Amino acid sequence: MLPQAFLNRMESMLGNEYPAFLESYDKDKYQALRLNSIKGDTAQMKEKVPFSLQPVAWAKDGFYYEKDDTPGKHPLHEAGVYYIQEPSAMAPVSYLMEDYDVVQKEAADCQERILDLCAAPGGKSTQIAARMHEMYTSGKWKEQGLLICNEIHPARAKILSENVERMGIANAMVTNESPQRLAEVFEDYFTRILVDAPCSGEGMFRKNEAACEEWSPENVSLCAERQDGILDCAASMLAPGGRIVYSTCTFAPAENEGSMTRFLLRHPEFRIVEVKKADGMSAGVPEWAYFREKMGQVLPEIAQTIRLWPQHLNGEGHYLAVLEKEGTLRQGYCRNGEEKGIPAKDLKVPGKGIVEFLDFAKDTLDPQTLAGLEKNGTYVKFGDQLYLAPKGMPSVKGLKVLRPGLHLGTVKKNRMEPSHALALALKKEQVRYTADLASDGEVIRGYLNGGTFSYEGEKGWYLIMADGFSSGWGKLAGGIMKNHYPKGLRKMW
Ligand SMILES: C[S@@+](CC[C@H](N)C(=O)[O-])C[C@H]1O[C@@H](n2cnc3c(N)ncnc32)[C@H](O)[C@@H]1O
Repeated sequence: MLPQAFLNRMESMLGNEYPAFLESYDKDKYQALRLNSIKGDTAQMKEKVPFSLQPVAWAKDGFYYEKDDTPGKHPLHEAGVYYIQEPSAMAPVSYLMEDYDVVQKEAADCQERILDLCAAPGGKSTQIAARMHEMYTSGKWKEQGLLICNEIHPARAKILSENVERMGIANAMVTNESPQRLAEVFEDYFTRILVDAPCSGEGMFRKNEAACEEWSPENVSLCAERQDGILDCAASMLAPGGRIVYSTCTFAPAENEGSMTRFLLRHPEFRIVEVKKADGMSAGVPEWAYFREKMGQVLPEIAQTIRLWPQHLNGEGHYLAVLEKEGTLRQGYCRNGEEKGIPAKDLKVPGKGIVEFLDFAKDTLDPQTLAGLEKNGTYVKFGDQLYLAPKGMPSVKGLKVLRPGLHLGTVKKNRMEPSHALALALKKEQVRYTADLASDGEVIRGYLNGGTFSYEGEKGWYLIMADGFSSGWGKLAGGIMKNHYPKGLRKMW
């Protein structure tokens, strides 16, 4: 049941359009997924996935799937071939990652440093990472760039970290901090920041009953206040000349036009950027900033912000605004300095350095793969866990970090146990041995459930492939492929 106070407010906001808005609650819900360009060519992927896909107008690689399909229960999901995401929720990153003039010109020589401040479960972080990968591999960016995915709640940060792993992302650090704590470390640092703010979730009432039950006018006000604090932190962490995209999944004016108006009045160094709307998107309404109070300074540029209404497009209710900070991009300032990695004197010391990893790489990886990894990263170690932090990565000193970069594996006595993250980040041509399985067969489902299988070949580590997409490790000996799929991820199908 929709709260009456919510309905009353929507009616006074929408006037003649209110009946169409109400009718949208009886329409089918739209389901969508986003193909992951990090894992391969998305045009080919589209042919391989066994679902009928129709494009989402505002998101590259975003597609609607049919309501009877269950892509979350398919081996290609576990291989990170796609991420299931609300179609409207794909819009903010499309605007964050636009090749806008200032960042393009200046950042061509200066590494892109991107922060997703409220990131769990990771829909938008994984979308940002895919766009970064495309910019780098197409040669538009000279460097792969650095992505920091942050989430304040520890349990949600863990899910975020798992999704970063599943999608094969190599250039991301996952942190579990408050925006205030991050702002103490990073000053004028990031080239782009996404603030996908915690909100009252009114736009998701159709899909999320809990949001509907928790709703109250008081909570809307609390959310708006919290958004002010988060946005102030983002403002101080953004480099001059950089871009913030602010987004919510609520209709509440106080959290949308209101949050943006208050922000611009507090931060004259920012302006709203006029961006092209996709078909069906609507303008923000400047006067709504004071919907309840009825008075205050109205900023006409708020009309350049974007509303996504369910009665106008195939998706749930969302809001977004694109903001730029005056100035020119340059190297950002991080109080912690740059990650130095394992000291040179320790690199060749067994147990301390990377000797075990190099042995593993010699037996298992293509030599060019190792060179490619090393070009973009710095080896770092936490206890017996070895990571490759993206080049230019800030030091993680004093920060709660779940993943400082690509997890390479666990160093055991005289050997290396490769990580699941490494498997998901590798492609067929990057390893010596692969076991090629059909994604619709019993063998891959058995593997994802922890089973072994018979296989002929040389002894060693194998990348287990589902229709050509890496899904995890297996170790072959005596014709049996031993299962190295992580226990915590195993599935009963
Ligand atoms: C809208 S959700 C983010 C969804 C995510 N961007 C995605 O696309 O998958 C907002 C997130 O903000 C987090 N959050 C809650 N309170 C916060 C606060 N005070 N500061 C920063 N983030 C907060 C929530 O835990 C939640 O994960």
